[in-house]
Amino acid sequence: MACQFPALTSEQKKELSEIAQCIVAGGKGILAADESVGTMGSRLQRIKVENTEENRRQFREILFTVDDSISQSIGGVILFHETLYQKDSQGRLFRDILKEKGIVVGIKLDQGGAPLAGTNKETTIQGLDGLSERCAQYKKDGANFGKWRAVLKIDNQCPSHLAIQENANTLARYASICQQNGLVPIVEPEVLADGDHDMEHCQYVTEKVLAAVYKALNDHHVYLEGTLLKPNMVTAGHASTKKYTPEQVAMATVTALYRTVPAAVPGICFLSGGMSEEDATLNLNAINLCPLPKPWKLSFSYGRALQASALAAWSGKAANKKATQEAFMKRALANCQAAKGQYVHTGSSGAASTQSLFTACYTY
Ligand SMILES: O=P(O)(O)OC[C@@]1(O)O[C@H](CO)[C@@H](O)[C@@H]1O
Repeated sequence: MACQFPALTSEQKKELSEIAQCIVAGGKGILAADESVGTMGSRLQRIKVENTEENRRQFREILFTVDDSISQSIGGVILFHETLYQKDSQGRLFRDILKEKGIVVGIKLDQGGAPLAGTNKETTIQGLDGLSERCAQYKKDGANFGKWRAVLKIDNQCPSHLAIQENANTLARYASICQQNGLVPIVEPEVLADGDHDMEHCQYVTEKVLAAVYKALNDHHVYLEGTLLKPNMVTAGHASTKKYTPEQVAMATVTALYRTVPAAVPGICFLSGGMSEEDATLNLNAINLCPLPKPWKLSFSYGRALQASALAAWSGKAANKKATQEAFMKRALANCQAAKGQYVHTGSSGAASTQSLFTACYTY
């Protein structure tokens, strides 16, 4: 029996599924440039640059004014509120620069964590109050997709049933509100890499989390064809002594996804979660070569793993613009190849690309 109270019209569904497909078409992925002011501060501190609005703007101007050919690798860029309204040095809005390149503009919508009392320091994510109004405004201001990051950790008694259910339900409520306002929701339930657990345990937890998320999305009548998933890859904890090859990571990751993510979802864009740039690319490549059924596009939505080399090359100096753009373009191209299973590691990566980008209990 068809739904008596349809959540979306067929025009709304068409628009949402076209946006989602466009972002991940032909090996394209997402640049997650949505670091909050605080997170950007820690990135800038590492290269000894002051965390001012102007310095954040300058770095992002360099990324967004890269050669137009970037649009062959990057289908979407997630912005932080401040960045959506910033301009380049010639007065052009960043969002217009991205649109002119054919890149879809996204906006970070979650507003940080709040403790879940009675748990082992677990959290839920805030930002549902007033979300519909914010989405409507962002849509008017040129955004076509949203992002909401929920964080789950592997630890003693974690993730708890409460944390899994609460975060799944909140993600689903967010996704529903986004779709009502014409924004494709990126659903991001991140299982953190903190801990010394092995990869098998991460797979078990990731499956439980994703199964709960897709049950909640269904309960909330979310139109899956108009969504994208942004999950962690299945890896061992950062402090684990066990090491796994990209092929093993790929097998565990695709198995977890195959068991839990409906084929109606057009794209799965992984977060990098503190992996080095090179590891994030090699794992994505192995995932796309994994000999299991893969009914979705398997791509990237990297923050750290797309920007670490570029940040290091920039170091706050305008004179380094060309080197910064080259470093960014190189990672974007590598990940686009990996999203098609065509990446060949040449062994000529710069030092920054092989450095772990892990930060304990990564919050923002
Ligand atoms: O794990 P990564 O690839 O660096 O970033 C993934 C991400 O969700 O987490 C960041 C939170 O700081 C966001 O900026 C970004 O979108």
